[in-house]
Amino acid sequence: MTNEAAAPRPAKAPNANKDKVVIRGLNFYYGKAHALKEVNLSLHEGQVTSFIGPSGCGKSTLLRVLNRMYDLYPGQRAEGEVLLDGENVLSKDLDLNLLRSRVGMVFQKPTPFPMTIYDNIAFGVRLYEKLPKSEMDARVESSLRRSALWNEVKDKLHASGLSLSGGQQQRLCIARTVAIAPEVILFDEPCSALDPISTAKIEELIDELAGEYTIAIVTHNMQQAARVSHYTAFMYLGELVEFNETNDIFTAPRDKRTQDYVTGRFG
Ligand SMILES: Nc1ncnc2c1ncn2[C@@H]1O[C@H](COP(=O)(O)OP(=O)(O)OP(=O)(O)O)[C@@H](O)[C@H]1O
Repeated sequence: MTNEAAAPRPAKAPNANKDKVVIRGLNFYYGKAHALKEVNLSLHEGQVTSFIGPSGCGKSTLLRVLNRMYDLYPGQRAEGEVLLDGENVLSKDLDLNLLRSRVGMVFQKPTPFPMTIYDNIAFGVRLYEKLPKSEMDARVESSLRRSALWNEVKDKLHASGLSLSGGQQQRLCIARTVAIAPEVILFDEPCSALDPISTAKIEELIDELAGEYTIAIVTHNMQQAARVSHYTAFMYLGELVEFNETNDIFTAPRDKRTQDYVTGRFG
């Protein structure tokens, strides 16, 4: 992989969208280790924001704060504010099930459940809604269509999700996320376990999902960040160094560290 950025696309209607997620004064700790330091940043509604930076800079940690994933682990804690449509998701009173239905997540490795393709999608929907069979069938179909997987699986909906290829499994995981109709989707290095053709499909899909969903993606692939995102955040040692329209981050970075990173001088 080269660190030279592909020609970034211009951000769609920059700043025309409202802030869907506003992060203010965010600090995060793994026990005593201070992993995120005073991060301030907004995710614009319907736009794709990439998080880039060298290994260990806190990209995944930041993503995991947005849906309170860290709550599952004792000793991990966040301080500050993460406002989703104005509501602080770090608040102790927040309904976590509701939060996770509004903020979906797709992981680095495809993680289908050991059940049929159909049930991989229906399972999550059933946690939140009681649908008659015909409506559930329609939901499964529309989610698979939305994830560009329907044509490949429509004749084997009752085969195991694990029988699919890696790229198909990742699209199934995206379908599973989309089926719950979240408002925000977090992608944590969604292509790092995939071949180039599957990667291209996922990138196309992210492009199609933008607009309808607010998307945050962690990626090590600079060209991918340039291709898929409207905004890019560069992180270093737990700090947000620079956040701007993708085009500016790659062609006119303001901070020397960003410049060194995007030109491949370190990382
Ligand atoms: N479970 C954990 N316990 C303790 N420290 C952790 C834990 N997970 C991550 N860290 C530390 O927090 C910091 C940020 O890690 P994080 O995984 O967010 O970085 P990253 O930018 O996503 O890295 P990578 O690109 O390698 O995935 C690192 O110093 C890491 O060692």
